Amino acid sequence: MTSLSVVDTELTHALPKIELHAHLTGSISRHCLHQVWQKKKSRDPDLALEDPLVTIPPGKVDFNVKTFFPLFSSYIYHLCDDLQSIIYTTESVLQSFREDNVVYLELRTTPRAIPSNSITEAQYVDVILHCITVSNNINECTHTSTMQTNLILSVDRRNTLEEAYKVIDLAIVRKGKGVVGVDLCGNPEKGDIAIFRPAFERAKEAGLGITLHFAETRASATEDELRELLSWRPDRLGHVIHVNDDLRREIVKRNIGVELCLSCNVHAKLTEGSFEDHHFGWWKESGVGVAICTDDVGIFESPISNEYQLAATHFHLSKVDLKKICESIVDITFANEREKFRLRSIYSNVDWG
Ligand SMILES: CNc1ncnc2c1ncn2[C@@H]1O[C@H](COP(=O)(O)O)[C@@H](O)[C@H]1O
Repeated sequence: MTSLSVVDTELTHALPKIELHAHLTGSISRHCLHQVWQKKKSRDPDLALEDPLVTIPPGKVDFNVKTFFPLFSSYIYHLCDDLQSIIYTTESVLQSFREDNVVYLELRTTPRAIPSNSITEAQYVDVILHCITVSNNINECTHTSTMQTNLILSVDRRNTLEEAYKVIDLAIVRKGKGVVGVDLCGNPEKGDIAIFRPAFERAKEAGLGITLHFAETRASATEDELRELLSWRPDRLGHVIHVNDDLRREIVKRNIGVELCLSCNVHAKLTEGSFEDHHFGWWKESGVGVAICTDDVGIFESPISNEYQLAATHFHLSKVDLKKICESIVDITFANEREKFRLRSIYSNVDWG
């Protein structure tokens, strides 16, 4: 039995945790990116890419909407552009979550073709699924850790409808084989999301879980956009920042789970004020499932145990509050009933004091 006394960093580390909103590429640590860079540089001294420790200096977390998204499209995607680096970084991400006592992870990624290395979107997804399968099986063999991972495929707001259909179809074919849902992500200041409605309808009909980035910035929080997104019947919403009272009530009425990312929101100034002003305080009382998530631990450098610590400190969470939160997260996972049963058993074995 995991015994928990006071809510401190030891507790938030030891606590079995569920992570539902983690972008794969954004979860790669700078150290791991540096290792990939070193390997490439030793093979090709003319490599034009700068050392990740220079491009993304350790300790720098004050990225904003303008500086954050190009990190991926202009830099990290060029570094992680072959199967070797994709496998290496995915394994490293899985290991970091496992070491932080995550027991269930829904990792998400945007399928990416890499023509320079003859990699298709399907191959990209399958190599990540392979890493996940190996990771899930290691746990079963050794019984030393219990983390199980499923995959969510992301549509980027900059995609065309045709590209979105491609993502949804990749997910449908792999449903029951490690893919449990689809997501809409990307730069909230780009794209007309209404074009994706038929693609997400197809995902819904196929029984995939649907999670959507929702109201991250004022630009992506117009009444039209938010009503449109809600019409897709999402199961969960990410960030949920610039949401008026009417829409909050609507989300609660429909019992849609929310994925909240404190450090990302505060450091990127998506929310106003500091941690104690975060809308986590409102949602934790709302009655819907509230998942505490990292978003991009590689960029914001705050592991999920630290996110729990921040929530506990700034919202004065007791162990009873933590228990309620953890149990509510099980219900909003896209896991099957067997996995939900396993997660509930894990929490029933925690000594909440
Ligand atoms: C600030 N929070 C966020 N809001 C919206 N989209 C985000 C995000 N953080 C990450 N991504 C999306 O995830 C991609 C990187 O991981 P993958 O290559 O998919 O694994 C980014 O390119 C962006 O589209």
